[in-house]
Amino acid sequence: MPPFSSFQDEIYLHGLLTGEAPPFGTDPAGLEDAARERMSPEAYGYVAGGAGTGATMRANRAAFGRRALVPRMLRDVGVRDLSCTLFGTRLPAPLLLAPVGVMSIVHPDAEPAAARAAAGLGLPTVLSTASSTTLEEVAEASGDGPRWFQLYWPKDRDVTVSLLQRARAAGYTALVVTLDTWLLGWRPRDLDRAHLPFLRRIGIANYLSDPAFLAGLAKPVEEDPLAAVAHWAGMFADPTKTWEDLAFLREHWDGPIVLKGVLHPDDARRARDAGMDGVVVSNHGGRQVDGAVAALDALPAVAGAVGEEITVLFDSGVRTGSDILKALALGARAVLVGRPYVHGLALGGEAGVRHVLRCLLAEFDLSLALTGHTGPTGLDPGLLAPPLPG
Ligand SMILES: Cc1cc2nc3c(=O)[nH]c(=O)nc-3n(C[C@H](O)[C@H](O)[C@H](O)COP(=O)(O)O)c2cc1C
Ligand SMILES: O=C(O)C(=O)c1ccccc1
Repeated sequence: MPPFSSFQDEIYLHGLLTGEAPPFGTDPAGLEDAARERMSPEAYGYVAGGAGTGATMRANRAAFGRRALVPRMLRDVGVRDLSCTLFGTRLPAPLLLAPVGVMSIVHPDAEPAAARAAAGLGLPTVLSTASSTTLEEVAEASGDGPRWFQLYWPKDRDVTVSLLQRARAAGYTALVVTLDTWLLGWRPRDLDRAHLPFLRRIGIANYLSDPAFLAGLAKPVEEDPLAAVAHWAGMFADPTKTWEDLAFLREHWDGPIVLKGVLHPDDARRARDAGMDGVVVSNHGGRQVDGAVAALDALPAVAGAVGEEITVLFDSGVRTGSDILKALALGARAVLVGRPYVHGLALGGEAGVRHVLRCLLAEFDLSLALTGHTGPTGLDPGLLAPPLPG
């Protein structure tokens, strides 16, 4: 397992000793600005965009801003161990790549590059159903690296079962089922540019390579590509699903199942009661419901309700190592990041993603040490000052 406590040395001391700056910037906002210049306006709009007025996206960041760490002194933090265990697997740090579809719009190396960067650090990739490359190609790119599969649960049972079988066969161990995107949110940036990548067949590679999906087409894709997209749009998701339907997934997936997009403690209890193994407290990075609660504000109640029984993960708004610390202190066992690594991908492919992940880990390591902690386990809200109003 890579010794993550050496990240500080690698990134900062190397630069300070040699006078060489890191290959990319280390400030997340600066990285986003630089990435923006490398992306088409449509791609940047798609990645950066939030639902509606962007209120929830801003709330996600504001919720981190309202919480403050209270460092503790003289606690021997000379040796740190960032590792954690999720579903029986030891991971080098409590950090995962959130599922992000259609990555080829930001860089031709797309999901395989991100998966290689994550695997090189031993961090799990959560691959989106809507990836621009097939799940088998991404599995190959991640080699021995841990990988989970995110399911956009299709209407069609045969396609669902086929995707699950393929994911299992390709070595994905956990299933992340996204519950907050049966319908795509109201996203003015995409609407105004009439830009949705999947309508240009980007992000549907897993369907176009799926025998059960192809069996539902009247004509081969090459003969009628628009019909293939229309068929995809019609079966992509099923907003009639209810808690009872989860039994179907439990039956067809024998590994851990995690529900992504849970924000209410009662929904977390229902997940537990349905035999699910975990939840991701998430509002999809503010991309779905404008005005939805900030994910960080929803975390303590969910962790309080089920955190002892199932695994509580978190995403939406994590930008720095100290953000990771705050989410763990509020009850998350690990966090996922979305947009930050997409910015890295846009800037430098695999190397850019690796850079972003290493910066997050280095700053997380420093934040742990400087607040008086040697690892991610056992952190609690005592690490935080009472939340500031507003
Ligand atoms: C461009 C983009 C595409 C996304 N695609 C998916 C997806 O295919 N499946 C999914 O469950 N979540 C998807 N998400 C949501 C992320 O998994 C994650 O919840 C979100 O990005 C976290 O917020 P953050 O970007 O502030 O870190 C996407 C997010 C972005 C920015
Ligand atoms: O854009 C998204 O947030 C997202 O989750 C998605 C949905 C469908 C296809 C690709 C990405």
